[in-house]
Amino acid sequence: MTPTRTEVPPPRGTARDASATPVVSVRNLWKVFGPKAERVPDSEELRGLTRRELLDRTGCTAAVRAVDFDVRPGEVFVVMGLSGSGKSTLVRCLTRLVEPTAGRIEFEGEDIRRADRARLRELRRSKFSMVFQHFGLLPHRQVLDNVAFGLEIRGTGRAERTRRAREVVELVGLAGYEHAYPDQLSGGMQQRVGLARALAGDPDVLFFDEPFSALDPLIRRDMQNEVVRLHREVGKTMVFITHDLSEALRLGDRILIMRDGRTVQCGTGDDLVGAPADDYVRSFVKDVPRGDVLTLRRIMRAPTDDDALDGPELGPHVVVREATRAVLAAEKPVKVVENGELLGIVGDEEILAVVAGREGDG
Ligand SMILES: Nc1ncnc2c1ncn2[C@@H]1O[C@H](COP(=O)(O)OP(=O)(O)OP(=O)(O)O)[C@@H](O)[C@H]1O
Repeated sequence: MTPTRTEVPPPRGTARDASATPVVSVRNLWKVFGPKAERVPDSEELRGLTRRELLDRTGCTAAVRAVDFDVRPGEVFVVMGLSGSGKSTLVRCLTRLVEPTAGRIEFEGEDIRRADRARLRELRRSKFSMVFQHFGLLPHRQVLDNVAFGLEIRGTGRAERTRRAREVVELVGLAGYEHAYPDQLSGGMQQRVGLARALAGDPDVLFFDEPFSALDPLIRRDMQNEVVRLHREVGKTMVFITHDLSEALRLGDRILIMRDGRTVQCGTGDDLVGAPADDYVRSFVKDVPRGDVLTLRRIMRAPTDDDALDGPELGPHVVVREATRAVLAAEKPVKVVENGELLGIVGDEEILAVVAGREGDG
């Protein structure tokens, strides 16, 4: 897949508190499908094979290989990769919809791999929610009852679950459709019901498995904006799978890029575009409009004795596109300042280098 050139809004990757206890923490996670799968992560020799070699030698497919990452509280964490790269398997391991072969997964400090069935059921009912590509709505239930379904399973009384369902139906913009049936709604509206259902139980983490892939591009854009808005309003931690780079950049505070089961790079849009880890990532991001993603932190330089230091100030996470007017209009270089500390300066040269696609040269 070649990513198409799309207009990308400013990345959402303002630094969340990296020192906060992660909501989800994953270390050396493996998922191997096939006979005697456990021997693969245990064997140095097998670990070193490519996926193809491993399949030929052992009949096993290593869907997820030695993956590490943390999801920080309140962030939108995107897992991105082409078809077959292992993203669905990875995210399903987090809630143990797929049993991991090896590695450690903690949820709010709890070792998920040790959770028994009762505990897993409890976590899935009260802490995790999933939004799937194919909505998963119950056709014979009206919107309100679909949204309230999880609460019903949890044993919430009728009055309370109806109150809560109405609240989230309104939150996702479906007020007036409470009594419609799924087949009376468009795809985008059905996915709003899916979102409302996921939010109804007030989970700690929402997992999205390519939720908008089946929607046409305009509706898809609408739904992405909806997720951004909801995230701003409810501030939930979200783990979002996609194979679409512009979707990843639009939604993700940080993005983990997978290839053949492994992590290629994990970082903000600014990291991926400004410092791609390898040629694979470089080719992935080559058509992204750089000014929409790169931040002042990426393009700033150290001041010299000749630079005036009484220009206007901007924060390091401001994207170039948003800063362009201010920088070009200022008589003096813009100071990049965080918590009162001068990090660097940005002048016309640095901005124009981004516009010309040659920042970082020389
Ligand atoms: N149940 C299974 N048994 C055997 N192999 C599997 C199974 N599930 C997934 N795989 C293999 O694991 C690899 C990763 O699949 P996965 O579905 O996680 O990738 P993906 O990136 O989510 O792809 P897609 O976007 O197409 O869903 C693929 O090679 C797939 O064929």
